[in-house]
Amino acid sequence: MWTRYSLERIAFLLQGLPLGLHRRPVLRHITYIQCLGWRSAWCSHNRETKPTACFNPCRTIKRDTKSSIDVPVYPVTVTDIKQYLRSKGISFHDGYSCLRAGSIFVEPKSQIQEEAGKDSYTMFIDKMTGQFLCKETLVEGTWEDLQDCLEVMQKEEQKSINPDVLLSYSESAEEQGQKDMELREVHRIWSSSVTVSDLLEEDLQLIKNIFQISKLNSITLKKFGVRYFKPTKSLVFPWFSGHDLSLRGIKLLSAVTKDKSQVIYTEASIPKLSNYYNLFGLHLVGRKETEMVLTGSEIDSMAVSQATGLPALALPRGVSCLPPVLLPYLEQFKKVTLWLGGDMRAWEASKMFSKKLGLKRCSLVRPGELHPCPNEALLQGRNLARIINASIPAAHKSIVSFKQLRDDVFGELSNVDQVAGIKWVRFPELNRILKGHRKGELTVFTGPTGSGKTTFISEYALDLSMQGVNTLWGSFEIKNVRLAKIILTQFAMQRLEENLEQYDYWADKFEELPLYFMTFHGQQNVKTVLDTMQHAVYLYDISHVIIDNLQFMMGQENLSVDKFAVQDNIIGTFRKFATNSSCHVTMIIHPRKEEDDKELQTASIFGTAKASQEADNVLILQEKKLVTCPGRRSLQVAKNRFDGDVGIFPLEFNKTSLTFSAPVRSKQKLRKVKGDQTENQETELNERNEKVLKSAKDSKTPKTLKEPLSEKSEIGRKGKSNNKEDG
Ligand SMILES: Nc1ncnc2c1ncn2[C@@H]1O[C@H](COP(=O)(O)OP(=O)(O)OP(=O)(O)O)[C@@H](O)[C@H]1O
Repeated sequence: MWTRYSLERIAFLLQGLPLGLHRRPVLRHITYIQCLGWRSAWCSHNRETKPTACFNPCRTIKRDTKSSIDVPVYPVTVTDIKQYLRSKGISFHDGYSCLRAGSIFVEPKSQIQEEAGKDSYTMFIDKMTGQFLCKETLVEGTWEDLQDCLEVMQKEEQKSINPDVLLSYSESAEEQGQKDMELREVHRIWSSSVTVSDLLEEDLQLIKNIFQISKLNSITLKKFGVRYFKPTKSLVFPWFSGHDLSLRGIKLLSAVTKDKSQVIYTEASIPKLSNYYNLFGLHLVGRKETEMVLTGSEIDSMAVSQATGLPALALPRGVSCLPPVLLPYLEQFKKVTLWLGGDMRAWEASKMFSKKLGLKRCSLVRPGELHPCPNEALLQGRNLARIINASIPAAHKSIVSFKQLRDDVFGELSNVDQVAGIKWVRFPELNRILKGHRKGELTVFTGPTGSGKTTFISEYALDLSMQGVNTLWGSFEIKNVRLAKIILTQFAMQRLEENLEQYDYWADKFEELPLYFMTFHGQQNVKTVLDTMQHAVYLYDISHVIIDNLQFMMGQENLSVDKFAVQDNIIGTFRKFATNSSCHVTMIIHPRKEEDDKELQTASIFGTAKASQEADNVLILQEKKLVTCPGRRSLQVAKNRFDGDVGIFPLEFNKTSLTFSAPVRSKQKLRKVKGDQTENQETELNERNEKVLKSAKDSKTPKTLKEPLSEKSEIGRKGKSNNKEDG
């Protein structure tokens, strides 16, 4: 494990991850010290009962890094929150994503300030989750925590709660030590970085050329506090606290020119990106500003600010997510223009994020040739203010005419490749038939018992998450630890049991993938699973959910009802979820009992025809039991609603790495001549990983030349029939 942010560590981070791969958010939990029995005896379970233990005002604030997802014990609605606040006599203002109330963590304001109304309200309560933030003291916590505090206040007849007494930020010594060490490193890098005004003119020009920011002037760079860190040749973007302007973190952006025409950008941050909650530019925004442009990168924000004079903020993790903890900082704006980039991924993200921000105040810049990302637009000499003025309202009407749709249709026609979705790096054959992985679709996956369905889907989903697809696993059959072990093995492409010294290296990289797991095991109630999925979509912008498998949701339903009807109902619910949440759902369904030697068909999926009718894609893992080749499997695409192409291609199982991805044949033959098999595997692994990383970078870097995934299949083909062929 890395213990300090050395230069090597930064270099590792810079080269280790592509842009857009993000990043486990931190869940902040406030928990009472358990031994007091306070929470369990009173607050969480029965709010009517009095505490059984004497209240000790000391609390621990635990900042856990979690990648597993629980539904809150008491899911709240905005109506619940409002009713509760009213019952406590707390006045509030109904905002876009949050309710605003006077903070209970600061002394009540003077009469004059109270009369200032909502402007003096500094406590923000998320309407979806009840999570709160006091902007004045930076105290934050869950809805349960806020209720606990209010109960205490009422009981003790206090007018406010002193955060220093009640909320001691007593993290473990290790956590505190880690934070202090990070902060020292932030300051060390910051103070050894050079301000733009201290750079020689020719150096500055060179840097501007490398980062393709030649149109950004020194005034803008200085205004945003950008510096240059020579040892890693990186631009340094600061994260200033909106509270007291202290430096909380930094992001380093490096650009490496490969060949002559290819620039690859990498970024790293301290604290690491999963804990980096900076809205770049926030410290420059005045309290009275009501309009703002939200961008996907720091450079884009500066471009907008320079060209239009409008306040511009950059999301810390680009288009990959809008963490709800940032929403309170965006409440003040009556108009938000989302200009997240120049491609379809940015467009999809802006539609998703505008739902969180409140559709009515959002307008979106539609990407296209005339509307590239802001920095590109500046480079091309376009009028950025005009582009922003031409942005379209996010709230759409229930009935539209073609006139309103024509630009959307044009967008789809002119970006065929991007509309087709994200391409798999490990399964070029799947790209050839399915064209890509698209949001909002439902994929049904089946295969014989024990044939490797979970193993295959793990790799299929891993491939996508390595390209920045925020993924949520619902594994009801096998425990999360075992599942994570399988996925990690596939990620490292080797048996880590035999290379334990490499565990930390791979685990560190794996930790950065946007992968989350539901904490369910065994039979589950559909509603609970759906609530969790909704919750995860809101918190982590999940765009791919895997359900392994459907049968685990049927046990709890009323058994007197026809089980096929129950299954149909569940499928219908997931279909609706996929469409409404713009989230791809991959659902494993067991086949009905067939004769062993028969291949499966769409009709072999357990239940009625509902599953295949509702599904956009039907995938079948075909198993042919050959004595000569017992591990041989094929993947059949039996339905593809996107463009109708179906086909089948062989998969070769590698028991060491648990992967199905087809080996690169021509290269393998070449390596066989060389003879060293271990070397071959390593080279292959490196090549694949490089390809994955490159592809993710490509999706974020407009100037990167894209390498087509051109391996042609011998077997898959066009047509709507269900032909089954085997490699
Ligand atoms: N092609 C293969 N050849 C041999 N073994 C395989 C193959 N694919 C997977 N396995 C192994 O078979 C075992 C079962 O795999 P897995 O759990 O993925 O199957 P499944 O189809 O999901 O099972 P179930 O029907 O119980 O849900 C695992 O140990 C896995 O490593």
